[in-house]
Amino acid sequence: MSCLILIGMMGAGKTTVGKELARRRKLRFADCDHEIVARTGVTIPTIFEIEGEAGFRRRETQMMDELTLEPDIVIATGGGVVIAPENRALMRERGVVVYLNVPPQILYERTRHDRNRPLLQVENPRQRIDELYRQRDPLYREVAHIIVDGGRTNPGTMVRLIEDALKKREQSTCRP
Ligand SMILES: Nc1ncnc2c1ncn2[C@@H]1O[C@H](COP(=O)(O)OP(=O)(O)OP(=O)(O)O)[C@@H](O)[C@H]1O
Ligand SMILES: O=C(O)C1=C[C@@H](O)[C@@H](O)[C@H](O)C1
Ligand SMILES: [Mg+2]
Repeated sequence: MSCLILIGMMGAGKTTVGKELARRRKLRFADCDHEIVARTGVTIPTIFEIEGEAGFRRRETQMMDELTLEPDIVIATGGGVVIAPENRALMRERGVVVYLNVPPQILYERTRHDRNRPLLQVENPRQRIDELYRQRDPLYREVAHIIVDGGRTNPGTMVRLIEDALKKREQSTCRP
């Protein structure tokens, strides 16, 4: 099969759910953020400090281009992967894209104590999450083949919802 790609906002659970999904389906798991950190040897906040967001986005596009060529892989993306049109085209073409849709208040509760997300190091992170959600939700929907609405659903149930949706997709005919 082609790669499975999880998209969604910071804190949506892409890394947590992706690892479990890969384990259950016996696929390799890769986290785009972690791969960038491993390659550069520095944290994401440090990349933002030195190269700015634009520098991080270039690295993200390069890494997504590499990861999506691997077969039998689950990829957890960074929350901003959908900003670049070339990333959206590449994901849509090469993978099955799953959008983990989680409401902003829950995203805030999950990310509020984590200093590793530079875009949330602002005076009002709750408002920032609302803004990012408003900008990005249409882009996630545009690129997704499958949308899973999360809310307070636990990671195990999220994995099962994704597997059910994948099964339905695999069973349906006329798929290119
Ligand atoms: N379904 C869930 N229910 C409760 N907590 C969750 C759930 N999914 C993830 N979490 C918790 O929320 C936090 C963020 O999860 P995770 O790092 O998987 O998000 P992410 O989508 O990968 O975020 P980022 O885009 O910043 O990498 C973690 O502490 C994780 O344990
Ligand atoms: O939502 C975003 O733009 C980001 C999310 C994280 O996964 C990292 O990719 C980085 O902190 C940027
Ligand atoms: Mg993650």
